[in-house]
Amino acid sequence: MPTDSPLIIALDYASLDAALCMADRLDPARCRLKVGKELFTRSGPEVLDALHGRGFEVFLDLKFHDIPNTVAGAIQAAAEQGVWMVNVHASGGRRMMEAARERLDRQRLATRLIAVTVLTSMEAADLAEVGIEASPADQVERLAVLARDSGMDGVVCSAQEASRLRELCGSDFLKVTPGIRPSFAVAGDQRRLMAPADALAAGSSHLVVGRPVTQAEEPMAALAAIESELSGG
Ligand SMILES: O=C(O)c1cc(=O)[nH]c(=O)n1[C@@H]1O[C@H](COP(=O)(O)O)[C@@H](O)[C@H]1O
Repeated sequence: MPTDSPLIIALDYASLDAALCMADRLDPARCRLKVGKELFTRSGPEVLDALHGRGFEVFLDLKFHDIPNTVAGAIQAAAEQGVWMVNVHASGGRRMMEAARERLDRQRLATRLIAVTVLTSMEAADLAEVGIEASPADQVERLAVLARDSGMDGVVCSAQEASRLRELCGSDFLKVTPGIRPSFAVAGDQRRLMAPADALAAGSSHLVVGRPVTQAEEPMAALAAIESELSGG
């Protein structure tokens, strides 16, 4: 049974063993899991089989960004592993996103395909340094509309932009929001942050949480505390 929890726990670990150790303490009825660049680069697709075998739906977060043909092939390869969600960078542009969409449709692969807008670790000064004078909020809007028009199922953005994107792109357009910091957690390298309950109220469809759970002394207690914040406890 797929979970209806909005929580996606980021398994940012340097080994398959460490990741599976954490997965074994989590419950597929209470969260999905995200496999990112570090873990996938070390473990390869084996981690996906192991997590699927434990009943988890997996977001494979490799943030593809390349020429259209290359990204379409990578997205097909990811989807054929049976993952629930994959992502690309919206800044790869319309033709890249359309190629990825077209490939999934042609192969009848139901994996959700979303696009990263502006990383939650970035603020205005970081954008200015790479030549983008727009504010993070304006740049997210621009890329989200482009992503929607290019056939994406949703975007990765910060929860700070979720309510505006709900107006622009509707409630069905997924808003997957990292940079979630429950009351007990520190910001770390994240810059555009929000608390879990505020993020859901703002229109986030899914909340990506990593270190506040995985680095907690008691990860299960941290997960339960987030669930309690979500239910207004
Ligand atoms: O695509 C992502 O998942 C992502 C996009 C983004 O803009 N910001 C962001 O933090 N992430 C990921 O979300 C997770 C956040 O982890 P914590 O900061 O530890 O909660 C990490 O795995 C990041 O790679």
